[in-house]
Amino acid sequence: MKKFTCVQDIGNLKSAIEEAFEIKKDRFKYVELGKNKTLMMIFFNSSLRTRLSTQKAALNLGMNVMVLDINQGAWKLETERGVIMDGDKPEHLLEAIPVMGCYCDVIGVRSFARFEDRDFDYQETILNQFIQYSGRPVFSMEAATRHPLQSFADLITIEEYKKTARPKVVMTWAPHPRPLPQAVPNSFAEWMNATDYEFVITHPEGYELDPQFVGNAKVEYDQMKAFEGADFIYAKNWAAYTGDNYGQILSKDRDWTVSDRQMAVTNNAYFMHCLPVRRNMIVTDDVIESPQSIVIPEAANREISATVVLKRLLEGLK
Ligand SMILES: CCC[C@H](NC(C)=O)C(=O)O
Ligand SMILES: NC(=O)OP(=O)(O)O
Repeated sequence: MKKFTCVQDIGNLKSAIEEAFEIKKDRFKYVELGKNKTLMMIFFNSSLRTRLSTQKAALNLGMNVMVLDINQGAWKLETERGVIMDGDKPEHLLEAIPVMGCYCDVIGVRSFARFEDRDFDYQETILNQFIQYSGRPVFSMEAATRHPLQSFADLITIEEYKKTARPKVVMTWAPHPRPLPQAVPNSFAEWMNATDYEFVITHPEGYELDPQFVGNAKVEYDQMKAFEGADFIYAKNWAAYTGDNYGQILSKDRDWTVSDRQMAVTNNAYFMHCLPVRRNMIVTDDVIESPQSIVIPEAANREISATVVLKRLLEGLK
């Protein structure tokens, strides 16, 4: 594997899940693979789970790790080509990227959507410059339109907990005080559509995601109807995607906050969320603390998804 930015990069999902379960049984099995290889993790945005789980995955494989928070300590970077650099940014990404590539063997990048220009975001302008100019294999630690490490961990978790071969999985929008990216819901939809699960997306009108990610999923504007008989509930907030509303908050309706009321019509569904989560906005305390909440095992599986991905990128170096 030469890059990991989307579901297609992991190849056959059944094989990927089998490899994840194998590594989960012995996560140090390939500790020699990364000897004298260096991972560089570059963050344009905050992180807890991705930062810690990906570093742990690199250690599982015997790698050295360097972490750079671009906005804390490095030079502010100009990302637009052709700009006269007489402002507050002393360095251009087009120099910084190949320089960073000199010091490592594999690069992970976190760079969220900026919500200033939908085309800039949806063309993955930042991530693709790392792929084009670093000279190293690059993987996404959440970019503008996807979060594949999260979605792979979500799939591993559903496979661990599902009680039927083809569970009903429902992704529900929920309110949030800030406009959040579409990367997590886009990516979850992309991975769910690659399985044979029954997959439903529910959100208020105006929150339609990019059709390239919605695919063949059923879209249901009535949340209670969507929840009926569900085996897994995946809650997430996202800002509007469509038209002039791009990046906007259209609703903070807390009737969409996931509570016992909605969970009561499911098939005793498991509750999932990628975290960090705003309690009593996205989900009530009772639901996220219930025995059906699997948000912690879901977060634990981030170490497994990252170990599989780094293993395949290291194997691709040979
Ligand atoms: C994994 C989630 C990262 C980010 N969350 C926030 C709070 O910015 C998001 O919603 O995409
Ligand atoms: N789920 C996830 O990626 O969490 P962080 O933003 O804390 O890394």
